[in-house]
Amino acid sequence: MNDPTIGASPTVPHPRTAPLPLPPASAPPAPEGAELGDELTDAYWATWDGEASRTSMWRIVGRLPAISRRVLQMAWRADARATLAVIVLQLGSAVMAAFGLLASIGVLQALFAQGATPDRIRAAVPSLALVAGLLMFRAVLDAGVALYQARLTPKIRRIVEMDFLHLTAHVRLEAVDDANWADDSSRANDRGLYYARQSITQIIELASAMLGLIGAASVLTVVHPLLLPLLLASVIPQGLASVRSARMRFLSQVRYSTLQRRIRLFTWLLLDRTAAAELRSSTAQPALLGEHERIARRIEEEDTRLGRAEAGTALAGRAIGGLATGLTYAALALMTMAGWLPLASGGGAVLAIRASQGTLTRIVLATHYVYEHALWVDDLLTFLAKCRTLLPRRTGRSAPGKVKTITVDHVEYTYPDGKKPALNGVSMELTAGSTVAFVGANGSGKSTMSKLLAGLYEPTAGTISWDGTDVLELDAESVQAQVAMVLQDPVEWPLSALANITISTGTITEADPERAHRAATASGADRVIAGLPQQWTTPLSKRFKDGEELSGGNWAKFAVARGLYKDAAVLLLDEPTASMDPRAEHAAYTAVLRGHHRTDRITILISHRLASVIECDQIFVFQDGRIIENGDHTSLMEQNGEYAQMFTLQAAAYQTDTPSRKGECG
Ligand SMILES: Nc1ncnc2c1ncn2[C@@H]1O[C@H](COP(=O)(O)OP(=O)(O)OP(=O)(O)O)[C@@H](O)[C@H]1O
Repeated sequence: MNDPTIGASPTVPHPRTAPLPLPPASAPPAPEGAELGDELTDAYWATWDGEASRTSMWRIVGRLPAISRRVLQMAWRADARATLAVIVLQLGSAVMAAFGLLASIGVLQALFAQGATPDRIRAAVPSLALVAGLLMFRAVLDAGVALYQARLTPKIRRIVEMDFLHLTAHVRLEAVDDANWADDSSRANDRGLYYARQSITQIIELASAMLGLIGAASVLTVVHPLLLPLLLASVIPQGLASVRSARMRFLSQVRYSTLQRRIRLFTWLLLDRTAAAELRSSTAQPALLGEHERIARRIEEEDTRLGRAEAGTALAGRAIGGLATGLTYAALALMTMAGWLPLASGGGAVLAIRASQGTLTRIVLATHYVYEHALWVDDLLTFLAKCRTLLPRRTGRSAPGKVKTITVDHVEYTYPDGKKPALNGVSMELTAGSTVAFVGANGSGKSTMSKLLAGLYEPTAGTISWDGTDVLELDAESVQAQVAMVLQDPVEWPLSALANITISTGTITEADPERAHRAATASGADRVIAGLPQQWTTPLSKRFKDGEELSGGNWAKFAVARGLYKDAAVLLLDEPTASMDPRAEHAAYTAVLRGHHRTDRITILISHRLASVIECDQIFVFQDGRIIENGDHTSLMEQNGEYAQMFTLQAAAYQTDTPSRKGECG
């Protein structure tokens, strides 16, 4: 290398920010004194969190019909026949229950009538037979409800889950970047999906209990109209207690999901294979176990606090309810003694009261569950609705399969939770057939620029145009389809070797054999595949039988092969060879920059190893979200600016005769 600057004493660039103060001697791993869940309350994505627990009970009860309607719509969508069958059978069962009660009163009336005992028993037989018949028929109808319900609930689960996964997998990348996304999606995944399935069961139970009550209440009203308000007074306190505990539980769950996410993170760090070696060599187990225990204790406290509060509320409700029940029976006794009610009707009233009490308790419980589950279903539906607003833009116009020029004009980009712009007025022109490099310090904006070019983010200001068309006029996913990205930390897909290459074109089952072979050969993955027991079809994960684990460098070869297989108009490589050995790196660069070079492709390389960008037609030097220099290697070296300094610094590390480096090792 004839560059005059090589070998000169390298200078480290001066820091551009204010000097960093010393760190504190100790720092809590997470906000220590903060109230549980506080960190969620101000979150952009979670402004509605806990809203339901702050809403009045009447408003929530008022929302129940709408939520029931939504759940029934879900059920209808899942299986209209089963939904209809459940409704009809349920109605039939309730009618049978009401007739059963009437028939039971008929039995009592026959038994308490005047006359000889055998005659009274004989007179009661038809009503007894009717009671038995109705009971059996009701059992058959209830079995039918259970059968159709068993068919319905898994379908609802599948449909809602597919909706959830479809939306979450498609929302714009910046939504996923949002710090609250994980909380919201895990709450929807863990609870919302579960309760969406549960709520149909509870709504059926509520409807059944309500229909039962209407039947029993009609009988009670026939016996004496005063008995109904007395009965209601005995169960309302219990109902209020249930509603109160449901509200407490919901609020607690919102806090819980933050803690659960945090504790899962520590569980994962303690269990995960990829962290295992570093965990041990850092002897970090006690520190992580300590943090795990700290969170576990907070979960334990939250559980205990909630359990205690619920028990207290339930006790108060039942004490008042018991008192009211006693009063109801006393009133019934007085009415019978005063002769307002014949003895047979009094006996019938006790039966009706018992039945109504049981039914009312079911209603209270079912309302409690429907209400609690509805909050979670609402939570899930709100999340899904939000996801729908975050889907990639659709304009009805697709990106072309080829592009001659990409023009980046004064582009700015600030991450949703970013304090300052990650890109601040970047302009460049990229032409088909050229190879371009982005270089610069960590955090200077290179990866952000590449994600904007890949259509994963939209500029906050400025434009990116493809042959004069602003990309915002094109369907976002069609732009993404024309850009192949090889990322810094490629995904190690636990799929077959072949699927690890074809997935870049959106398939894990179909392949173009010739193209796959070419891409594997160019990236160096061919030799890795040749050494696998089942070659192309070997699963690349130890989680599967006969699965194989690859080294970091070999995974990187697959990532490059994926990028090449996509054969897109733009190929973006973000530090693709950092973990490859020198020969593999050389081969990959040769393939990408020369051998496998589609003449109409724009190839963009992000690299900290400046030796690999020498051949690029254009090099853009990033600093603090701006481009401070650009040109080819020779012109940048002549400028003797940032690039030349960085290059010289790296090159010096390879100069064995540099006096300053002599004797540094050992
Ligand atoms: N998902 C994100 N959310 C918020 N800020 C981000 C995100 N990704 C990057 N940033 C910030 O944007 C700025 C630019 O980051 P970027 O990853 O583009 O830099 P880079 O030049 O590629 O760095 P490196 O060389 O370390 O890969 C940095 O300040 C970084 O902290």
